[in-house]
Amino acid sequence: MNGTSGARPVRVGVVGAGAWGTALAQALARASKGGEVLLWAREAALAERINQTRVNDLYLPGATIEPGVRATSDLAQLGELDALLAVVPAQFLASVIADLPDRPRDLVLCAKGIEATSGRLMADVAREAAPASRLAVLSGPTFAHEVAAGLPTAVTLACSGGREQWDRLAPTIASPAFRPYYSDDVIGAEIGGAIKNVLAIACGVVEGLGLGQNARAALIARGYAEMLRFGLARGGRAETLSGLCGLGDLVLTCSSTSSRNFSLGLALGQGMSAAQALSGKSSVAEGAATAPILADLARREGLDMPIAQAVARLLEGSAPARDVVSDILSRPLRAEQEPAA
Ligand SMILES: NC(=O)C1=CN([C@@H]2O[C@H](COP(=O)(O)OP(=O)(O)OC[C@H]3O[C@@H](n4cnc5c(N)ncnc54)[C@H](O)[C@@H]3O)[C@@H](O)[C@H]2O)C=CC1
Ligand SMILES: O=C(CO)COP(=O)(O)O
Repeated sequence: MNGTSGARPVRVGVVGAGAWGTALAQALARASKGGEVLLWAREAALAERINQTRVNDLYLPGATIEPGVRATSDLAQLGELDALLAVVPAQFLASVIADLPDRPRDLVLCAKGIEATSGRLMADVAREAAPASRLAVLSGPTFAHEVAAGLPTAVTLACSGGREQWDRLAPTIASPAFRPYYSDDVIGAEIGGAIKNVLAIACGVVEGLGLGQNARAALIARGYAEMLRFGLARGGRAETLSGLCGLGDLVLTCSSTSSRNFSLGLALGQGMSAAQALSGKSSVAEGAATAPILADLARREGLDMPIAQAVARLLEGSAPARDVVSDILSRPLRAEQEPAA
């Protein structure tokens, strides 16, 4: 049991025991002050080890898992809970959610990506796979190891069900070190998280090529302009993208080797191929799957997104990093601000 919604406690679980799912289970256990949080791991042996050793040695080895977290590899056990946080990588959300019985529940989407095969954002995927669910998006500057250690941060919790859903979810999720902020802009929240991963790869490339801190700051600002362009075209709001789930997370992941996406870019900038940089990794760098589909969507929708296009080109391996950057730098000069619509 966890949190309260009026008189009745909200029973909550986490679907996906990667680094972020595990850290979120920690945050929920702390918010519940003694209640149980069920954590679904795809790997049965991992679920057993988490329960026995209180460590997720595969995805988050540095953290000691709160006593209130119980791991299981049986997804059906989560089927009856009132609220689920979906934390499997974006490319697997549809298949995992489809295995849950469809019934009315709060489903909080925590993956940051676009489905590569369809171009769908996470809420579109979940709407089809779990039509009875009430959807929300949780996103912000949140390195898993810091959240698991109880270090403070703040996130956007965008609720499709407005304040009524927020009133149910916020007490279940919030603690002094994990502060959700209310929004009803689901589209803006999911786009911020998906696009910042692609921009973090670009910033890693700049670092790998040794282009300097000025270049990185310029890239963050121009990357943010691309995030805004895509977000506004999809009906997201500028104030959402300037908040925790957009600019906040962009600044975090574009400036730290703790980011898997930044580290992937760093390797590309240092001359590694994408295949080399990604091979043998059990952890996910979502930007690698999101960049090609984002570039494709932007092209189809007539949106100017040169940084996203450049990351997609680099990942496909058709040109070395230095040439891709040189192409970006020789584009025609333009006004910094978008013309008013
Ligand atoms: N790690 C972090 O600091 C944060 C991650 N996120 C997002 O959370 C999502 C999950 O990332 P992490 O927990 O970091 O993952 P991770 O990289 O730690 O672990 C990979 C996850 O993918 C799962 N997986 C692999 N193959 C699968 C399959 N065929 N079907 C279903 N699941 C499969 C594994 O079981 C594991 O849970 C991503 O969208 C990521 O962008 C968001 C905020 C912070
Ligand atoms: O989303 C994150 C922090 O907010 C984690 O970023 P990476 O997936 O690049 O490690």
